[in-house]
Amino acid sequence: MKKDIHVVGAVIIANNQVLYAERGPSMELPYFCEFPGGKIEHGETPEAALKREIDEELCCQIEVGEQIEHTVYEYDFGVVHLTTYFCELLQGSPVNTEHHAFGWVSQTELSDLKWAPADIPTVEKIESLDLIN
Ligand SMILES: Nc1nc2c([nH]c(=O)n2[C@H]2C[C@H](O)[C@@H](COP(=O)(O)OP(=O)(O)OP(=O)(O)O)O2)c(=O)[nH]1
Repeated sequence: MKKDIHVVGAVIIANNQVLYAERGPSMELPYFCEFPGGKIEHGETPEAALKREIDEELCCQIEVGEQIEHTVYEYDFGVVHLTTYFCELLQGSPVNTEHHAFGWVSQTELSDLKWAPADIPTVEKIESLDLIN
């Protein structure tokens, strides 16, 4: 049986743009885009995991808001259970410490990126909301 991997992703919106991160060549899902975040550690709440991951990966602090989506996607390496949340930057601006690249896109440009399959429902939901001008 494939292993279950519980992951949280942050949809950080600032100045009407959404932050995306591109995975590196030596990672699983090379060059796919994702929402910054990572695996929930034992005993951690999803919100605490997301704050920790964003602090580690992007060196900034966030407030975690409403849940956007919960997706279960079976990859060849395991079954990812991805929960995404709207997040706001509280302190600092994102610094890329782990990804191949990251950047900001408008709501309408989101679907131009090559998203990890587990992220598609979140992307579609963000696109359908009247979030950003
Ligand atoms: N962070 C993140 N991971 C995602 C997303 N979509 C998606 O399929 N994944 C997958 C990729 C990875 O297989 C897994 C998350 O693992 P990771 O390597 O980013 O997590 P981590 O930072 O805790 O990793 P590590 O400590 O084990 O190195 O979930 C997403 O939007 N964000």
